[in-house]
Amino acid sequence: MKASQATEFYFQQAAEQLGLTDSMRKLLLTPKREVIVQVAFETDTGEVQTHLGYRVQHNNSRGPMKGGLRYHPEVDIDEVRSLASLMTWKTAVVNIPYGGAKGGISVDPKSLSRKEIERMTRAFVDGIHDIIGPDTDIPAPDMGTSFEEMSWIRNQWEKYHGFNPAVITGKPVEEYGAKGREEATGRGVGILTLKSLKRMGMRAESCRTAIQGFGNVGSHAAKFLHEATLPIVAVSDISGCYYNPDGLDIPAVLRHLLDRGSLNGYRAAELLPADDLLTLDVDVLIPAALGGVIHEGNVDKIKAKLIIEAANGPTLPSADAALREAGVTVLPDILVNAGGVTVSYFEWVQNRQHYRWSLDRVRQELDRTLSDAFEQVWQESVAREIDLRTAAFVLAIARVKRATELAGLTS
Ligand SMILES: NC(=O)C1=CN([C@@H]2O[C@H](COP(=O)(O)OP(=O)(O)OC[C@H]3O[C@@H](n4cnc5c(N)ncnc54)[C@H](OP(=O)(O)O)[C@@H]3O)[C@@H](O)[C@H]2O)C=CC1
Ligand SMILES: O=C(O)CCC(=O)C(=O)O
Repeated sequence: MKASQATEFYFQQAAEQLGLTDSMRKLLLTPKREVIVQVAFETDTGEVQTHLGYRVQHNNSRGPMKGGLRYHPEVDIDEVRSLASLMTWKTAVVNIPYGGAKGGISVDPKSLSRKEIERMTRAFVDGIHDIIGPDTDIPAPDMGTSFEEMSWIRNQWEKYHGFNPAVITGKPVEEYGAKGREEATGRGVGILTLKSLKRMGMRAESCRTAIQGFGNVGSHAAKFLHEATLPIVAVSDISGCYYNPDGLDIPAVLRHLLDRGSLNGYRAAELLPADDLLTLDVDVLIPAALGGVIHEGNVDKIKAKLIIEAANGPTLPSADAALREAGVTVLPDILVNAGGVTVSYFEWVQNRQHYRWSLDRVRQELDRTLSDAFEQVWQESVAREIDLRTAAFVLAIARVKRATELAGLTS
């Protein structure tokens, strides 16, 4: 099974629990709208490059659609469709008033200069500006994009529609962004890791942890967990896996990332092939990069007792079943990485009220939102005697179904 088919598989598992009819399943699975646009721009050397840009709007029964934009060579319609649906269940599980969407461009951003990325981003907005907006569909960062792209998107969209920073979240703090959005996904991953360990009766300071991916999510999760005294023994990016069984000096690794833009060249650790990170002898494994990385081919070698899914869709269904049988606890993506969209919601609220929250307030509300959702998912899992992923999907689907019915099924 491809990573892009996993969301539907997990949906069906939970739909079974809820006794959903076939027609309700089809309604909840079918995206509202899918758009594919040409994204053409001039390179620095005067040639024209053309790529495909995608936006899938999955569901809006609980509010405007919401979800990030990914710039990555593997982006295609199947991946975006699956990630858009995941956003619907994610916003529902943390109970924020949004639906789900996702988008992206099938491109390797590392092959482009910043100026080329800016021209490409503006061309993408030219193609999708009339289907996004503060009350309809609000994009945000995901893999390969950050606050800078969000700033260009806002600027280009406002050329068509006038001032309205709530059209996009994850903006620079100086330009209507929220304090704490950049760290939010990783911080949420950290908060939920600590909660899970406590629930499992494991002492944080003796839980050896490995984090795959050291971008926005992985690096902020590492910082938070290091400060919470968890020994982070391995981190990785495309350049390899950096391992120290006694615990990495995370502030030094973060400084290296800031100076060099990647882990490449970090010397105070043993360098292993990137994929080795997943099967190291650790207590906690945090995949925070691509989807589909835990599969039939490596699941038997995984030694962690707790997997915290910081990436979207890191575990394929066959591996998920094997982990369950092996007694490994898996905290699912739709809960674990929901800190990002939660603080995006806080940013949107601030933009709409022309008001600014302090970093303390953002952090407190983030903690409260994630803690409530964690408790609800854990209780649902205990009450129904089901795994945490199915419990999270059950909660989310029930909320979306209820909103759909209240509005009138085909409204
Ligand atoms: N940003 C956000 O707010 C949110 C992100 N997510 C999810 O979290 C995940 C990470 O996103 P984000 O941190 O924003 O992305 P970034 O683009 O900031 O970072 C991605 C990281 O993953 C690394 N990576 C890519 N491929 C591999 C690989 N094969 N092995 C090891 N490392 C790899 C990259 O390495 P390199 O730099 O060397 O390419 C980079 O360190 C994605 O699944 C995303 O959908 C979920 C919710 C919100
Ligand atoms: O912040 C957001 O709106 C969405 C982030 C995102 O794409 C995700 O949670 O996967």
